[in-house]
Amino acid sequence: MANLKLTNVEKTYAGAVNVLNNINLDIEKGELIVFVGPSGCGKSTLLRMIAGLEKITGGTLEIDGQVVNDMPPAMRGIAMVFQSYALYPHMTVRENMSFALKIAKKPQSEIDAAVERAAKMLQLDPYLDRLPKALSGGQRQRVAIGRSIVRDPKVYLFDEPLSNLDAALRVATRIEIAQLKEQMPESTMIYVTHDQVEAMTLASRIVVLANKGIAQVGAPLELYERPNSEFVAQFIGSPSMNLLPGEIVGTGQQTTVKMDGGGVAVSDYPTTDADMGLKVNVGVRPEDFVGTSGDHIFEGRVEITEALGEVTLLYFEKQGDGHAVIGKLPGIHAELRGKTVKLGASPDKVHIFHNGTSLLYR
Ligand SMILES: Nc1ncnc2c1ncn2[C@@H]1O[C@H](COP(=O)(O)OP(=O)(O)OP(=O)(O)O)[C@@H](O)[C@H]1O
Repeated sequence: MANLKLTNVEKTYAGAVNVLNNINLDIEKGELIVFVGPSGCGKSTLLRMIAGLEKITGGTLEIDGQVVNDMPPAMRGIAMVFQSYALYPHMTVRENMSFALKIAKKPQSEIDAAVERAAKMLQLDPYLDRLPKALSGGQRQRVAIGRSIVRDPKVYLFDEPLSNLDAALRVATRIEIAQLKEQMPESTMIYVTHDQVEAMTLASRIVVLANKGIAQVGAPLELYERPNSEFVAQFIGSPSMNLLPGEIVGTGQQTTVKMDGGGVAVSDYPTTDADMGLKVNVGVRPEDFVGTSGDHIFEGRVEITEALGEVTLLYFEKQGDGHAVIGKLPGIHAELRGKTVKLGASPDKVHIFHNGTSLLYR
């Protein structure tokens, strides 16, 4: 049985501002689900509806088989961790972590055991008697997580918990969250982030939200390797997948596309005779281009190179139609600037879209 089940969930804010429709999603016990999507697509709204902080205006939300639409937040067995830690400044770490259990009038021995256990998991034991002001940002965020762990919730909700941390601390805390999840295999977590790496590394499944609904749900590599639309293809992965126009000239188990402005692309996406002549967009990720002296998807001049250290980004102007294309090569390649090169890609890395939809998902 799904731990969390959303059926046709909808949100219309006061004033008839409709932001989410037809949200259907089953979340199994123990999953770590990540919501991603462009700014304003409704990620926080969806999380807040699950928490009970925002009214669900249509459809149903079930937790462990029970409809909870009208259940108050405190009764839902859900804990939410926000980007601002909201710790009580005058209370020690131990008092902050104990607070909810004290309010719930749990026996002191039970509170102590829960706090010790959470502190150990989060490596907070040395700091239990400190005040929040004597902790780093990452440690404070761990206390905020600790406060939810002691309550032993059915579901953890994280709303961009790392966005206030600097880059190095983000990485360290992300790894801690991954380790924490491993220690709590039964706990269900839902996590909202803008950060691609967090989504790719933490998620058991990613939910991509766009246009008031779910664009695609899948394991991180599934979305990366088999995006169902141009939108998801360009949203997952950085820099975005290149989309180049062409026309199908060969069908079958493999598909051949004659590229506008010259060149040819061969894809493992299967097509039928009916697809001959179809105008399509060929999608290739920057990291999937390879130099070639034979058949090539395009020929272009390297206008700019950007050395990022471990990789170099190459900005091409494509011959024939002047289309901008981005490539990504391991290592440092300033010498390629101004050169004209031919690039191809292995057929399993060549995606094909028609009217915005992947040919694999029509
Ligand atoms: N109380 C409200 N009343 C009316 N509209 C609202 C309210 N809260 C949010 N919205 C609107 O709902 C939409 C979704 O907002 P939400 O904060 O859920 O998006 P988000 O995906 O979390 O955005 P971001 O990535 O920028 O944090 C936005 O267009 C926002 O303006």
